[in-house]
Amino acid sequence: MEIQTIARKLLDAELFRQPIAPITESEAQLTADDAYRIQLHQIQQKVSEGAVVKGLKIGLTSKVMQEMLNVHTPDYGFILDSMVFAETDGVDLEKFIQPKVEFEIAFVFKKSLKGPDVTIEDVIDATDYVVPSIEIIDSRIADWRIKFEDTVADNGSSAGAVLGSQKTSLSNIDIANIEMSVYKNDECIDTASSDAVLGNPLNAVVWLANEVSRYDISIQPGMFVLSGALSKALPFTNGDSFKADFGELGEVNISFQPAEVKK
Ligand SMILES: C=C/C=C(\O)C(=O)O
Repeated sequence: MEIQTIARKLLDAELFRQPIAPITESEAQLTADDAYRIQLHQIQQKVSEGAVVKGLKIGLTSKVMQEMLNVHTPDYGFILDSMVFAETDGVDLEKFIQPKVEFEIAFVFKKSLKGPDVTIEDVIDATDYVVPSIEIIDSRIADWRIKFEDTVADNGSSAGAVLGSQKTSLSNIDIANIEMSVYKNDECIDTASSDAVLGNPLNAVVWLANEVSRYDISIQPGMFVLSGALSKALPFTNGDSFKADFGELGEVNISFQPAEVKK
C-alpha cells in the first residue's frame, strides 16, 4: 500500500475516532523509514490546512515505557498548535480514542539545532529553559497493539501537550537528577527520576536533533521538545486530574472534563 494511502487511513482514524488494525499486520515489510514518511505525510497535510508545528515529542526513552508497550527503540512525533492545551483548559476526553497521560521535561529553544552532529553541549547552548510537562498520548491503532513502525507512522502516538509555567535555566539545575512525584486526584501514585530518560534527558534531545536531520528537519528557536515519559503512562476518565511535581522545576497540572461542564 502507498505511503499516502496509509497516511490517509491514520488521519481518518483520528478524525472519526475509529482506530484501525495495526499497519504492520497488513504491511509486514514496512520499514522505519516508510513509517516516518507516513508520519511526515500527515503532518505536511495538516500544515497545508493551516496547522502550525509547535514542537516535537520524543517517545520510548524510558525502560518503563518501553516495557509497557513492548517497543524498545525511541521514536519521535510532531506537536501541532491544535494539540497544545493550557493547564487551565480542562481537556475533554471525547477528543481522543484511548488516551493516557505521561509526565516529561520540556526543553524550549532559543537557538536552532540541526543535526547530524549535534552534541550535549550544543543542546545546552540552544536551550532557553526547561519546564515540567504532560503529554497526552493516544493510539489510532486498535487496543494499542503497536509495533515500532505502527507508533512511528501514528505520529509517535501523540495527541496533546501541556507545559507548566515555571521556566528554569539549565545552568541552575542538574537536569539528570530531577525527582518527580505524580498525583492523581490529589493522591501520590508514582515517582520517578529524570535519569530514567536515556540516563539524562539531554541525551534524548541530542538523539532527536540528529534523527530528524535525516528528513532535513531541524529544531527551531521557540519550539519545544518533550523528553519522553519518566514514568508509566496512565489511563484516565473524565473528572480525573493529575499533578506532576518536579521539585525545583515546579509542577504541571491537567484535568479532564466533558465540554458541557467547562466554565
Ligand atoms: C507511545 C508513546 C510513548 C511516549 O510518548 C513516551 O515514552 O514518552
